Order: sequence, then C-alpha cells, then structure tokens
Amino acid sequence: MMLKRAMFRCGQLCSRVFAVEFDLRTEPLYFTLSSTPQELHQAHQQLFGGDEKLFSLHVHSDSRTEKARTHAEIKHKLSVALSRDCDVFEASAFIPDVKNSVVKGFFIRDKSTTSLSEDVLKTLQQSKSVCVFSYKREGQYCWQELWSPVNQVEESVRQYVTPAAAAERHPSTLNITSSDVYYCMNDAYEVLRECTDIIPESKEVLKLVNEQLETSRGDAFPVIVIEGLDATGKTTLTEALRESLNATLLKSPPQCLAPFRQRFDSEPPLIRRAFYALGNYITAAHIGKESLRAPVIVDRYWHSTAAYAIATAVGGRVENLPKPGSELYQWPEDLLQPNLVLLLTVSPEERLRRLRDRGQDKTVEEAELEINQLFRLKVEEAYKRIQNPACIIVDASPSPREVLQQVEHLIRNKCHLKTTSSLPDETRSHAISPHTTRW
Ligand SMILES: Nc1ncnc2c1ncn2[C@@H]1O[C@H](COP(=O)(O)OP(=O)(O)O)[C@@H](O)[C@H]1O
Ligand SMILES: Cc1cn([C@H]2C[C@H](O)[C@@H](COP(=O)(O)OP(=O)(O)O)O2)c(=O)[nH]c1=O
Repeated sequence: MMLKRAMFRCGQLCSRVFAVEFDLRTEPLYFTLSSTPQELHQAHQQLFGGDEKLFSLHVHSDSRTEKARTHAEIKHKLSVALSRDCDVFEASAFIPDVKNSVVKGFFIRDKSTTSLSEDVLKTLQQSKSVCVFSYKREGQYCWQELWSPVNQVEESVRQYVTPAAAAERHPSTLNITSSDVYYCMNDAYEVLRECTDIIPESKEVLKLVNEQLETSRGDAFPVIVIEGLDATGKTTLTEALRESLNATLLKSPPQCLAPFRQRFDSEPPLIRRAFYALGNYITAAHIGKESLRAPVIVDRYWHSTAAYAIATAVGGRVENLPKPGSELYQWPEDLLQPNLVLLLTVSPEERLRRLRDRGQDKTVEEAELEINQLFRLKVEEAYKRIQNPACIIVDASPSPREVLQQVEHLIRNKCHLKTTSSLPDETRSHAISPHTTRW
C-alpha cells in the first residue's frame, strides 16, 4: 500500500523536468526521463558520469504547511546527518512555465563507501511526503529508479536521464506567488490560519491584524519609505528625518509584532513570509492614521518583504531572478502605497565597515558576507525591480549629514515638501503642511 502510494507520487514526478543546482555559478542541470537510453552531455557527465552513489529526494504533500515544514526538516537533517563525503544540491521537479508545479527536493552525491547516506534516506523515506530516487549507470547511460533500501521494487521501470534544454524561467520562480510573496492580505492571512494548531502564536498575530485593519487615507501628509540592506544607514537617516520633517517614524514589521518575530523567523518561508506580509498591513493601518497628522517615515516596508522573500526563494545566481517587468515585482493591490520609496545603497566594503563599527564580530560578519554575497546581490537587484511604486536609489556612502541633505532634496522635489533641519537657521520654519492634491 505504502509502496503503491509512493509509486503513484513518483509517477507524477517522472513526467516533469528535473533541475539540479549543481553549480551555483551556472544555470542548473536540467533533465527529463525517457524509457530509451539517452547519451549524456558533457555538463551532465559531471554529475552523472562518476562512480559516486546518487540519490534525489522530493517532498510532496497536499498540505502546503506540512510540505513546507517537511522540506525544512529534511534540509536540516541532511545538513547535520550526512558525512563530509556527501554533497547536497537543491533540486526540483517542475512543468516548464506552469505556476505552482514545482516539487522541491534535494540531490545527493555520496562519494563515501559507507552506508550512512542510505541509513539517513531510509529514515527520511518513512515520511509519507517523501519520495526517493536512486541513479544507476551503465556505460554511457544513467537511469533513475524509485529507491528502496530493501530492493523490493521489481515493478520499477528504468527511466533514463535525458539532458533537457534550459527552462526560460528558473523553476524557483514558478512557486513564488502565495508561497513566498503574498499579493493580497487574505493569502497571507490564510497561511497563518492554517498554522494555528502547530504555531499557537499565529492566533495572536491574526488577532492583532483583525484589530488594526487598514483605515483609509484621504488627502494626507506624505509617506516616505526608506529601504536598504542591513547597515546601509536606515536607522540613522530615518531618525534624522523624523527631526527635520517633524514626522512620525514607523517600521515594518511593527513594534506590536516584535514578540513573535523570532518564532516566525525559525519557520519555513511559506509561514515566515506570511508573517512579514501581515506586518505590512498592520503598519499600513498605522500609516493611514498617522499620516492624517504629520508626514510619515517608514523604516522598511513592502520592498523589503518582497525583495528578501524573492532573493531567498530563488536559488543560485542573480540571473535566476524573475526578469524585470515580471508580475512578481508588482505591489499588492490592497496595500497602502507610500508617496516615495528611497533605496539606500553603499558598496559591500562600506557596508562591512559599518557593520563592524556597529560592533558586529569581524570574522563572523566577514564569513557571512562572503557566503551571502550572492544573496545580497539578489536582494538589492529585486529591490530595484519592484514596481508601482519603484524605488529611487540614493547613494548612502557620504556622511550622515550629506545623505540627509540629499534625501531632503529628493523629498522636496518629489513630495513638494519643505524640510527644515539642514537649511540655514534663519530659513527654518515649520513649513510642512498636508497636501491638497492627490499624491
Ligand atoms: N552616512 C553614514 N556614514 C557613515 N556611517 C554611517 C552612516 N549612516 C550610518 N552609519 C553608521 O553605520 C552603522 C549602520 O547604520 P544604521 O543606521 O544602524 O543602519 P540600518 O538601520 O540600515 O541597519 C551605524 O553604526 C551608523 O552609525
Ligand atoms: C521588513 C522585513 C525585514 N526582513 C528582514 C530583512 C533583514 O535581514 C531583517 C532586519 O530587519 P530590521 O527590523 O530592519 O532589523 P534591524 O533593525 O536590526 O536592521 O529582517 C524580511 O525578511 N522581511 C521583511 O518584510
């Protein structure tokens, strides 16, 4: 029974294209399966041509929360339980251009002569959501079969690995909508509602959302969002702007969600990103109220939520990101829009200096920067591709005072707002007023 179910699931997988993130600097290795032997290309030989043991493992479930949590659990187990002789690559099985068709998983290359990887896979395979394949070679060819630790899979058919053309859209971009980025409040709300049994804090977060549903914003004071990677100077600038504009300072996620943040940060992206998305709607409600009284400065908002989510979801290199203009960079229809979004940018070296000045451990931070170099590049690129409203790039490498002046200048031009602090004393006045025209 168990085997039948596994075979059914694997059968569904076999009609897909497989992608293995074999080398993060290049595009994935793509292959399909065929009942007749197929010669491997040189690129595929690198993975399938040696004499290492090869396995792939995919996580399948009708429940999205169960699927996300099982995937995260397996990722963790593979990273701690396998020996150093094993390479683990991100892998997926998908139908090209079909949204939500991706079944995520891992590809394992075991160079050892021990049976450790088989033992680990045996335990993992006990989960009804996990499907394991092994890969065997014969001369030029390599075939995939449903893996069983006791070799009882007589019915299993040999499916030959067949090199496939690169997919136009990187597979990781197919499942982003409503799994990593939420384009309306309800989608994010539903995910947390599905989690209330396993994560009791979800109830409290949903309660806060219900209490603070967005109030409408009429002709109000301007709303200016400051975005950027960690240590680009957002806190420094937003504090200065609060002074100079006599503004209210808000942030996303809002203070009321701070007690839950750590809990949700330890959850897989599906749940963690829903939490951050809801944070924006609470902040939006605060913006709606506060902008009736004064200009509002927001430290991170939707751009951060979407850019970090997309950069985490998209494996490998920057080229794998959704192309500029993709619908994945659209602003959610039901989320209050700011008047201006400014993206602070500094060179990686300057960022490192600022992180250090802030007291972060030098070696830990350097190692992190190195490992996450690709991630940072992807976040920054995603920031720049988000539309309606798009962000304006601000070079944040000069002194805090110069950055403030530059930003004040932009605000004056774009929001028709007079600012006071960095002007000469005699010209200072409380010159900020609400707008009579629509922003
Ligand atoms: N324009 C600037 N020039 C030099 N150092 C800066 C500048 N802006 C901020 N810093 C310093 O860099 C560090 C990070 O700034 P911070 O405002 O906390 O960044 P963020 O809020 O984006 O993480 C702090 O130590 C801060 O004093
Ligand atoms: C607002 C937001 C932040 N983040 C991430 C980005 C940063 O790595 C991290 C920092 O958040 P932040 O609250 O700005 O912390 P700090 O004040 O210490 O800089 O949270 C998201 O992943 N999604 C979001 O929606």
